[in-house]
Amino acid sequence: MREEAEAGLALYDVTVRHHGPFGPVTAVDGVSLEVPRGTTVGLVGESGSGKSTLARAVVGLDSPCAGRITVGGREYRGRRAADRRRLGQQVQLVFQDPDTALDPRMTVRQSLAEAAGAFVRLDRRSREQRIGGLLELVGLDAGCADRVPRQLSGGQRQRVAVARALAVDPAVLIADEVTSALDVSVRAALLTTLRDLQRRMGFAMLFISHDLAAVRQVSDVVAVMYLGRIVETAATENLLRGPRHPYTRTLLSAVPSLHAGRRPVGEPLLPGEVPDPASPPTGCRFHPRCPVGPNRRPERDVCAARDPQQEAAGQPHRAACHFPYPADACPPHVVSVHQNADGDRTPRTPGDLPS
Ligand SMILES: Nc1ncnc2c1ncn2[C@@H]1O[C@H](COP(=O)(O)OP(=O)(O)OP(=O)(O)O)[C@@H](O)[C@H]1O
Repeated sequence: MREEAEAGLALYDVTVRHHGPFGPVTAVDGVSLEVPRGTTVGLVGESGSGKSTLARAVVGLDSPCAGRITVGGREYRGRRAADRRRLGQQVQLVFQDPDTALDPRMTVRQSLAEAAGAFVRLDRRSREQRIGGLLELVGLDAGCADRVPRQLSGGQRQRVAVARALAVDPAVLIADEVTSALDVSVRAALLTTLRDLQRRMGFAMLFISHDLAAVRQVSDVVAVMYLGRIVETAATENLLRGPRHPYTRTLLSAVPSLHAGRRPVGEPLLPGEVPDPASPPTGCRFHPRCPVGPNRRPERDVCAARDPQQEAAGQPHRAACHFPYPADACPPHVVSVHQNADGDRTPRTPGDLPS
């Protein structure tokens, strides 16, 4: 692909390290990923796998210690204000909690005017037009403009946060758990709006979520993270119907939610201890927990000794595993999630997945 990943988002071998109280933690370790304009990559993985750190690195909040990130075809390395401003025009981040993006004392009009005016000077009339256009874009009626956040519902507040992010017409939008605080029907409507906006505006979207049904609704491609690495990448349906990496298979069998909060406290999502990211296992990082690894199949000792690399770029379905499943093999235990009209989540076998 290249052309700097068709002017959306591209990461090449990016590593980000945090310096915590117990020493350095490599939260993102040599990640490469491409999100061309007009497409969405869904990023999934257990809590602590490094998804948010990766997002923060893209928007310049965390600094990679190695690798390259390009946004809208350009690399932004400098810490200078002008560089940050240019990066801010190209990439925007929307979080789970819209209240972090919205000033409780500002009306929606003021909030959008501030966002729209942050990078370009607009006269009063153009600004009003821009605000009206933004409200319409995210499906809010003009009456919302004079309200403050507490006078809006959670879904409306999230739409205002999206409108603020899109006010600068970014090349890349990062949505980090944007729907997890919303009711099922509000969530579905917001996802539809995001997809629709993407079609109209053409931004690249990195969609981070614990909710596989949401990921499935908006993503063209899904990337799976484990302990700072991307272990599998494929077109959404291929990945959900026929995961090749044992981690992805185990993860999908743990649906409906990957959210730590939905489990009893202290109980890991997958069997086995979650390794400490400050000192990851040797070889394949998943091998101590792998259901088909050396703990179960001693002849697979290579998994504990050698780090598996992702299969070559350009392959449509890539897994970083010494013994990946064939692309079309679909294990009977893997289930996916279908949300019915009442919002119930019904586990189904892959053959039952609605198209
Ligand atoms: N500021 C920080 N200082 C030290 N360690 C950090 C910091 N932020 C994150 N980490 C560690 O980096 C690793 C990755 O965390 P990160 O929040 O990126 O994961 P995540 O996949 O986004 O998790 P979640 O889904 O719970 O948001 C974790 O081990 C976390 O404890």
